Amino acid sequence: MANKIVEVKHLSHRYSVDWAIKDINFEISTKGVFGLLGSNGAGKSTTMNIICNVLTQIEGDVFINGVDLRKDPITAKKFIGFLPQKAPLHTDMTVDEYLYHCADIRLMPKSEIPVAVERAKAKCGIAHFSKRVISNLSGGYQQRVGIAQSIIHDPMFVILDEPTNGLDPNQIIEIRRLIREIAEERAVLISTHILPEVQAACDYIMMIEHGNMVFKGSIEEFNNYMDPSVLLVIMHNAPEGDSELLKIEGMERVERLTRTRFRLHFKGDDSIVSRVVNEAVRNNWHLREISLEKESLDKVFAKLSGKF
Ligand SMILES: Nc1ncnc2c1ncn2[C@@H]1O[C@H](COP(=O)(O)OP(=O)(O)OP(=O)(O)O)[C@@H](O)[C@H]1O
Repeated sequence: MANKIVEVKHLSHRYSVDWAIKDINFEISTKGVFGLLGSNGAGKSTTMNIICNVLTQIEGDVFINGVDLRKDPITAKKFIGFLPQKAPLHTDMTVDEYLYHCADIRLMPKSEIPVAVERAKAKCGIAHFSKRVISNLSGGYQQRVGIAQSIIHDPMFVILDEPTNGLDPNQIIEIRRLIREIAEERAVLISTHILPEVQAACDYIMMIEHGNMVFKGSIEEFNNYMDPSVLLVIMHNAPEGDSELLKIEGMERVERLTRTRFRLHFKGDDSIVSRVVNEAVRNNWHLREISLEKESLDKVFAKLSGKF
């Protein structure tokens, strides 16, 4: 049977007394984009630094393509590409000079480097900037150079730390597209504290909170937790009591914010919206606004922390 791309077993680490991460377990055995989501201080960097062998764990094991990272880091690291949050660019070099330099550091055989550099540049859409000094490139293109160095040795696993941080909206879309493309041939792990980032860019999510893994699963499973369960409604001629609203199928609780503003808690899917609209028209409640309220990230964290 083929080796798993990454296997993380009972990983724990502490810098001083408190555990920064505790008993983290996951495996990656398919290509695609994996998101490591967590708020600031949750333990993302600690986990990624251990997987990249920048930090040595106190407890647990990491295997890359079946190779024990602690016992044989040189072999294991051949399978990994890494782009830290602050891209390690030499901005006074041209794109070509820099990528040749990175291939050298990766101890690639000299004869393979020209082909590898051309392949990485083509993949990242920077071949036309080969002779350009990196400091003269836009933020988005500098990030492409950073991604190119992470795949120069054609690794099966790439880790990108907050890869769209600091980019403008157009650049973010382009970099997400590039991440998707490079994930067609390998597993890519991106870390972020931005929920829409994982929802837009990832196939699978792993969520860490206070050093514990609180969710592992597909983006569809994760989105189930994000489904709205509250309607914000403004009615200028609302019914006096709650009973008429509670009669609507799916309605669980009525929260009166002001005389005209309501938060309506419901269960089930959002087909309740049309039922509320129909009742409001039928009863002449003067409905002025109706919208679905998404769960806040804090609430989702709390829910998930209780589940796992
Ligand atoms: N070098 C260090 N020395 C002591 N404590 C540390 C060190 N690095 C991280 N920590 C602590 O470990 C915990 C996890 O931090 P970590 O940087 O892994 O979280 P993170 O999810 O990457 O956060 P951020 O998004 O802010 O980078 C935090 O409580 C942090 O304060």
